[in-house]
Amino acid sequence: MLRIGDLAAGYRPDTPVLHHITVDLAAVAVHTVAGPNGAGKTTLLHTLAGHLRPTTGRVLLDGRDVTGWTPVRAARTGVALAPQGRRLWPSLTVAEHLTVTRPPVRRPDSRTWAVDELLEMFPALAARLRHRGHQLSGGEQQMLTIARALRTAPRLLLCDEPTEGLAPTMAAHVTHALRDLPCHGVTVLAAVPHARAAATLSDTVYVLADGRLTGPIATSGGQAEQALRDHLTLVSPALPNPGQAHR
Ligand SMILES: Nc1ncnc2c1ncn2[C@@H]1O[C@H](COP(=O)(O)OP(=O)(O)OP(=O)(O)O)[C@@H](O)[C@H]1O
Repeated sequence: MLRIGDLAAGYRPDTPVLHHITVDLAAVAVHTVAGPNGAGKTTLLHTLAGHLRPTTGRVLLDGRDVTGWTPVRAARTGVALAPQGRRLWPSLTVAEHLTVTRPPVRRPDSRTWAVDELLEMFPALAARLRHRGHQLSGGEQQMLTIARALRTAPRLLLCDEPTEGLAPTMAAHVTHALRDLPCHGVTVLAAVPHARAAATLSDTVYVLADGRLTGPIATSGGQAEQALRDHLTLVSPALPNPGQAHR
């Protein structure tokens, strides 16, 4: 589905952020990339969405070379981004977000999403159709961000930290919706800050640390947490040594 070969990218030619990223995501599934702050997760997703041009390497989507495409061309080919920070349009209501975003005319192979289907997926939005983005809770904003991205009929949905900071019920709802997308032919690539977040979305995780990708690693059994332990700020704190607890 998505093949990345020896990809490097960054914001300045002399300081690459991503190094030799090579991965083959063959299955239509939810795939996760976990890494600490600054590891390069957003940079990777932005490069795949066409917001950043790779300095070397190739990106193939269903066998088609999409390396260095513009965001508009990437979107027309079936790549959508649900960005970190959501980037909702401040002057538009929920209903307007969903109606101004439309699928490309010529892509008969993609699953399209009617507004009603998206409101069924996220009923919380149905009660908020006339509200603007800033009037929504964090969870509702995240739902709208994903719904807006789905309106472009993606085959690949890139989600940057989709459940971070959400109330548990909202996070569970977003997770459920994302896990269901492969049934509709949509592959999800989600960037998450730690292995536990990855485990709610997928059985395996790729670990991104210092711009280098390893994996896939099973999310169960603690291997992924171990792989990240040196880099993460958000893993569970170590349990106190019982002998030291009451000193
Ligand atoms: N627009 C930018 N210009 C220059 N450097 C940037 C820019 N955006 C990110 N960086 C740098 O690129 C590196 C990777 O950042 P990136 O945001 O991709 O990491 P991340 O894993 O998504 O972290 P976070 O979870 O904090 O967003 C960091 O060193 C960051 O400072």
